[in-house]
Amino acid sequence: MAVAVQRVTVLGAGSWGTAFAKVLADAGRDVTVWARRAEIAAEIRGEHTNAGYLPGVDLPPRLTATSDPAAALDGAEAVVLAVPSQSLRANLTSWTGLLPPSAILVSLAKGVELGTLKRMSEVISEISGVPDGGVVVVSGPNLAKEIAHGQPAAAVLACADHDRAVAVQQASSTSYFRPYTNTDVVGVELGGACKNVIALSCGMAAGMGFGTNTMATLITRGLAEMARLGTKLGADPLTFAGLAGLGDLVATCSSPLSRNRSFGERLGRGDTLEEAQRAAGGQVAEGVMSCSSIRELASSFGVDMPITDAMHRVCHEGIDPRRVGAELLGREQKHEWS
Ligand SMILES: NC(=O)C1=CN([C@@H]2O[C@H](COP(=O)(O)OP(=O)(O)OC[C@H]3O[C@@H](n4cnc5c(N)ncnc54)[C@H](OP(=O)(O)O)[C@@H]3O)[C@@H](O)[C@H]2O)C=CC1
Ligand SMILES: O=C(CO)COP(=O)(O)O
Repeated sequence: MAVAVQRVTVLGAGSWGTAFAKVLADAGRDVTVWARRAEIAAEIRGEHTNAGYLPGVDLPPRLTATSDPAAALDGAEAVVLAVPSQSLRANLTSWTGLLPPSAILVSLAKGVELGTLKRMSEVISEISGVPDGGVVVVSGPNLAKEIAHGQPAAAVLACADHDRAVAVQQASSTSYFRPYTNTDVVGVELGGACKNVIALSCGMAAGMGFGTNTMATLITRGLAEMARLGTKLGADPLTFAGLAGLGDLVATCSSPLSRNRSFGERLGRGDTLEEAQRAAGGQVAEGVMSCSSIRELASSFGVDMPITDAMHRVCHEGIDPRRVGAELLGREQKHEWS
């Protein structure tokens, strides 16, 4: 039976960490956010805003914040990890001694670690000792700003231990946020990581002036390549037709709120990687790193992911987006599902 979760700590006070903390508080939970910068913690506590990340959003007064991880984690029944993927290992390592042993660990991060090629829940399991599959993974079409404004959305909470997913489902259900459970951790996590790379490609296409047919082609072929990788790694193919696959692809690839799409759009308009990074203002576009780790993961399993490969070539080999676009179209002709 699922345990009732009342006291939740969110580690990370960026866009999604803060918006998800608001969801939990709106669902009646006692929520403490850890912010890396003391001034952000003070703003959340005192002004009930986090204007740098979520301008125009009023946070519930019951949501509090601190920059002291020990204070944030004291008594937590669930701990939500809301830092960028490539920083998760270092951050979590610094918090391990502070994690309450029975707390449910929840991951918001959408990425694959460079070097180890591990999914985020695998990194969390390795460091925390929670068995593989025991971390609850949150994914789906969840643009933080829309959710922070109370616009309706759904998500998937994936965990091999169904009771843990239900506990987080109960703690995060509100009138505007509808979480579903799933046991396919591999599929849900890979969907979230891979769609960021496809969103980069859609942004790039938009930046080059291409329209809806091009977007739809990239979304659909992106779905095909993420499903190819996922099923090879043991995921349920149906997961990719759900919120963590198609749902998140549609949201991220089509919204100007997406950091990945915006990043790609700048590259498509001719900005350099450094210019696009500056314009992102320190916020994370996970696909820029994950295109390399996912490409390597796919290659180690003999899976063909041409769009991901193209994004790696643009972001890390300096190849012109027009050239990779032409190369994608000029590939050997094949059957749609081969
Ligand atoms: N934003 C969204 O709409 C959604 C995001 N996600 C995923 O959630 C995860 C977190 O995203 P999000 O909250 O949006 O990210 P942001 O870039 O908005 O915020 C990152 C947060 O992590 C903190 N942080 C701690 N250590 C580091 C570090 N080493 N490098 C950078 N930041 C650090 C930042 O602190 P500081 O402020 O001091 O930099 C900030 O509080 C990502 O994996 C993302 O893909 C998933 C769904 C929706
Ligand atoms: O994951 C997201 C929406 O579900 C957010 O996408 P971006 O990181 O591209 O903003």
